[in-house]
Amino acid sequence: MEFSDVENDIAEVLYTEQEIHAKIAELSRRIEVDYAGEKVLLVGVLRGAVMVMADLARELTIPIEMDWMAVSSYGSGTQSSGVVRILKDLDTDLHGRHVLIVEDIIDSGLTLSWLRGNLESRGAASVEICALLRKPEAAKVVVDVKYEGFQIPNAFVVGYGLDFAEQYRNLRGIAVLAPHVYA
Ligand SMILES: O=P(O)(O)OC[C@H]1O[C@H](OP(=O)(O)OP(=O)(O)O)[C@H](O)[C@@H]1O
Ligand SMILES: Nc1nc2[nH]cnc2c(=O)[nH]1
Ligand SMILES: [Mg+2]
Repeated sequence: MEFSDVENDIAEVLYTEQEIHAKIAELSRRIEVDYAGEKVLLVGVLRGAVMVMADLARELTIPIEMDWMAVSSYGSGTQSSGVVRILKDLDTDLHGRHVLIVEDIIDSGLTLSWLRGNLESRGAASVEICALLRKPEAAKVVVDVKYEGFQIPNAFVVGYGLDFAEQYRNLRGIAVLAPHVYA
């Protein structure tokens, strides 16, 4: 899908595919230094983080493992319910592991603050967060993010894994959705 196919639904393109890949390369270089000599476990948060995970994992030049969790607090709407549900748990024992949670976006922060606590309680040696996007103005809880891509305004965005009612995840860039789509 190209942006031209959904042009009417898009208010503004925030980041192109090239800008996203440059940012992921930048974050990868920092992660490689910080985890040198360790085998980090990347934990991707389904479904939004699929694209970030795929690109980050392939950009990294250190040994990694990948596992996935599915949690949801949004349903099909644009407001977090605040209630985080585990839809699919990890298959990996976290005891003594260095865990790096990979996320597409931190909005209210409710998903990640809950998830970090949950993973820490499983005996991980460390739990850090890599999130491509963060909306500082939308924060309901403060989340300490070690690897942050871009800070964005408080608008609903889609693309590069991010959906609205399961649409637009396959856009290559990240865009602000026009209000008429969800009005
Ligand atoms: O900081 P928060 O306000 O908690 O919002 C961030 C979360 O919301 C979205 O996931 P969602 O629950 O919509 O599911 P999805 O990843 O399957 O799209 C997004 O992918 C983050 O995981
Ligand atoms: N698609 C999408 N999902 C979100 N989940 C939390 N914030 C957002 C957002 O801005 N866009
Ligand atoms: Mg998500």
